[in-house]
Amino acid sequence: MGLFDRIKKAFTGKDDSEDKDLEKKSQEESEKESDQTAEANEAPAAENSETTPEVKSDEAAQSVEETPTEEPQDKKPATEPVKAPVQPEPVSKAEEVKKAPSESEPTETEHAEELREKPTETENKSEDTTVEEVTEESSDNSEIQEPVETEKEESESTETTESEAEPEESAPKDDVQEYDEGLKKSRNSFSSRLNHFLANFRSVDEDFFDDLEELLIESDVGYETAMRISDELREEVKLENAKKQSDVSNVIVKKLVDMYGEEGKEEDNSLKFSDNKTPTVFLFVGVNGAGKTTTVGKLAHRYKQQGKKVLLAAADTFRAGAIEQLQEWGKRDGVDVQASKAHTDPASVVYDAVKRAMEDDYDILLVDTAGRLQNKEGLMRELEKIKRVITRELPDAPQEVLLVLDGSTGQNALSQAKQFNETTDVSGIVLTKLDGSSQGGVVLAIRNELHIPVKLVGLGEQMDDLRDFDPEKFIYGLFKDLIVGTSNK
Ligand SMILES: Nc1nc2c(ncn2[C@@H]2O[C@H](COP(=O)(O)OP(=O)(O)OP(=O)(O)O)[C@@H](O)[C@H]2O)c(=O)[nH]1
Repeated sequence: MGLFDRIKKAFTGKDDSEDKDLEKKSQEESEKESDQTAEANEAPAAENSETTPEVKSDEAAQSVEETPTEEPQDKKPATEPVKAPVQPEPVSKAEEVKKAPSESEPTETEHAEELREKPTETENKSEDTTVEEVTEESSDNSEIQEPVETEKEESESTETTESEAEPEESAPKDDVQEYDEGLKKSRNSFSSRLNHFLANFRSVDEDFFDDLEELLIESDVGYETAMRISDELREEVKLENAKKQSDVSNVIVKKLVDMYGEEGKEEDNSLKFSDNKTPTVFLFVGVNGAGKTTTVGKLAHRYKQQGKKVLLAAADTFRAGAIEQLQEWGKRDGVDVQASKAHTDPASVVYDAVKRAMEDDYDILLVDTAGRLQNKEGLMRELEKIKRVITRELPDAPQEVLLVLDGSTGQNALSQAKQFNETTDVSGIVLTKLDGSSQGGVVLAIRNELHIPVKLVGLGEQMDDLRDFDPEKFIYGLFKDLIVGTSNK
């Protein structure tokens, strides 16, 4: 199962194929229902001829023929004998829909299980969507109006069950909500571009693919990714026989998400730690203002909370105020900071910090470096020197060289990553400022084109606004509306 279907299943309890099966099943059941209704109507009408005036039975029978599924609800007094045999059907189907997610859970990944537990709101929305989708279908074909009623009943039934579980909504924000809120701008930006693009959709021709490539590039998914998507779509669109806007949209998003899932199969997004008693060292690199110092501060807070002994090294001796900024974070987090005077050789600060970390049994040393422009060779060499100093003292360190990128810069972040990666062995990426940014699509380009794992994401300026990167939650946050089709933006 591709990432698209996994995410869809995790949040709605069903994937695309199941959606189609469910629609088909729903249609069949509704047809069966109307048969049963008609049969049942004939018998009780005759039995109850004493209590039910003849004219009414006729009306009911006639009405069943015309609008079978509305009959049980709208004509309750006259159709009571009719309704009895029909009633169990929608109830059991509603249960089936409700049960679907939990039945699938044992086969889901741990992530998906976690994800499933999350937003009850989302589930509601996704059920609503099923109604919308079916409604849309039914407007094309009057024969499939019946499922609309059935789905509505399911939806109502689901809402009732979930409103009973309402206390969950007042629980503290979880990761899914954080990603959801943090990526709202990116999501809305991509959705509105795609919707605008599809609004002008007439047919899948060369102009369509040109425009699509432009749209994807503007959405920061990267040039190569845009070209690949466009090429593969030529085939997919034909195969899937996409005629309607919704089909085309679905194929585009499915392709983007599945390609992202496929490219990340070998990717390890977790941070690496020392596997012996020596301190773990993380080295932070990146251009000015990307968020290095802030990320160091946030991470120090996390590890301090976990009971670890944390040391920070103020190796940004270049920018005025950088040492003080780190010392401020040290105070806030209650952790020690190794610092020297401004303009001291940063490598000597790092040397002192490594010695201290080893001698005083620190668990973690986080090294903040000066912002350097990736095209300035001198600064790059300085970074190499810092790395050498660390490795000479601790051969397994640094366990991570984390490139901090300002996620709100989109394509620029991608080109920085490319250049840094050429000169430094970057082991992972920290993508900051994704809150309030509309450039989340760059995550796709980073994976598809660079294959450097994103390990952390910054979703705000506060201590707690740093998350381990979770690709599935991220992709859900980025494409939620287009994957599960909710109207929640
Ligand atoms: N909204 C938001 N702001 C962030 C995030 N991370 C960092 N910032 C802000 O970005 C600005 C720059 O952050 P710094 O940590 O000083 O950046 P730096 O890379 O250390 O910069 P130099 O020291 O100049 O190299 C600060 O105002 C931070 O508060 C984030 O995830 N979200």
